[in-house]
Amino acid sequence: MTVKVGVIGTGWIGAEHIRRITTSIGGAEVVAATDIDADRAARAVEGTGARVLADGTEVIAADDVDAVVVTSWGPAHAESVLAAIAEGKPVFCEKPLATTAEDAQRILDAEQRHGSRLVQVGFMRRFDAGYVQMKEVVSSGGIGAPLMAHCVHRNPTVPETYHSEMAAQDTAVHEIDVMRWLLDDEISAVQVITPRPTGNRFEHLRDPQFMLFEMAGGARVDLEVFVNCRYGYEIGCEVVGEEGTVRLPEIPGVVVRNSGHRSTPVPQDWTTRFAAAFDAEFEAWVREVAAGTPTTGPNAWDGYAATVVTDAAVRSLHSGGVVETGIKDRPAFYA
Ligand SMILES: NC(=O)c1ccc[n+]([C@@H]2O[C@H](COP(=O)([O-])OP(=O)(O)OC[C@H]3O[C@@H](n4cnc5c(N)ncnc54)[C@H](O)[C@@H]3O)[C@@H](O)[C@H]2O)c1
Ligand SMILES: O[C@H]1[C@H](O)[C@@H](O)[C@H](O)[C@@H](O)[C@H]1O
Repeated sequence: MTVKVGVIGTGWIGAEHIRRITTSIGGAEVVAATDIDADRAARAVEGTGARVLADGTEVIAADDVDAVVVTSWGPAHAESVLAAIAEGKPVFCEKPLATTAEDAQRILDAEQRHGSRLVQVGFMRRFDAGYVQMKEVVSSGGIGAPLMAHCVHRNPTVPETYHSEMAAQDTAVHEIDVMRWLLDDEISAVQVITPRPTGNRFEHLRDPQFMLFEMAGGARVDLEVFVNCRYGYEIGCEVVGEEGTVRLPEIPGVVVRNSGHRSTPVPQDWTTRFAAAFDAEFEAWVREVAAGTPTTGPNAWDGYAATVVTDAAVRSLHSGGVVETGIKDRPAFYA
């Protein structure tokens, strides 16, 4: 079966995923797309045979759309995901699933009322070869009980529309998910600390930010979010256990020797750094949708759990204090 996909939001990553589905992976085709900028949608589907529809409601309701991809702005995600669930269609939603815990809770409630899992969240790092190897080491007891983790998340620059709360909601949300997954534990408290801001930022933005997370089991995680670091897109992660440590590998790249220097390139954005992970993520999603419903990828509970933490991080950004996430127990539906 070829899975027929409708895409809502055809900006940077929406267009990337349309290209990915059309040319990089098998088993799916894009048949419809929409964007509040209709010209952008038309450009994104050019040459694919897909049609442009007026809005997300039309895409979700279209008879020939088997499954929905949501790649609009974060605050618009929940509405589209809820509409897809109401239509009983599988939905892949880019992170974040929602920008408030209330919206994420509405999605959990709707999916449980529907009675089977329909939602996958775009936490593509779970499909990155380096993170997968780290997970195998931690889960097999290769470093003993995890005690601490050190993470770095750097972007060269961000647009003026990126605001201080997005450091948690849009950027740190990746580490929040990946640490829950690597350590197999929930995050119980968070604190955001703001060093002297870089001069290389738009005035309204607090950048960089340090985030400290406490896992329910007592392990601690520190994260540097620095989205105007200038030099490149860099992701670092090391987990320290009682018997050893495990760290993300360096990204392979040619070694250049010239002018008295030896150097290797640094990726400039997520498209190159995580290209293989995005392909693996979509291959798995399409395979599972074709077979029934998505069951093994990051689900609505993972989206909810991450949103509860980003909500707490936003409160801490404003207060400077330690904020409890207040995460509730995972429903059996998501066991
Ligand atoms: N997994 C990753 O690493 C990754 C990478 C980039 C972006 N993202 C996520 O993907 C989402 C989009 O990011 P982007 O960089 O492509 O942003 P973008 O601004 O380039 O694109 C978003 C698009 O959505 C459209 N849009 C907004 N609301 C809409 C609505 N209600 N209906 C239809 N279209 C709507 C906008 O017009 C825009 O074209 C964000 O949530 C972002 O966090 C994830
Ligand atoms: O939407 C993007 C994307 O998720 C990137 O992976 C992350 O590094 C950026 O900070 C974020 O703005």
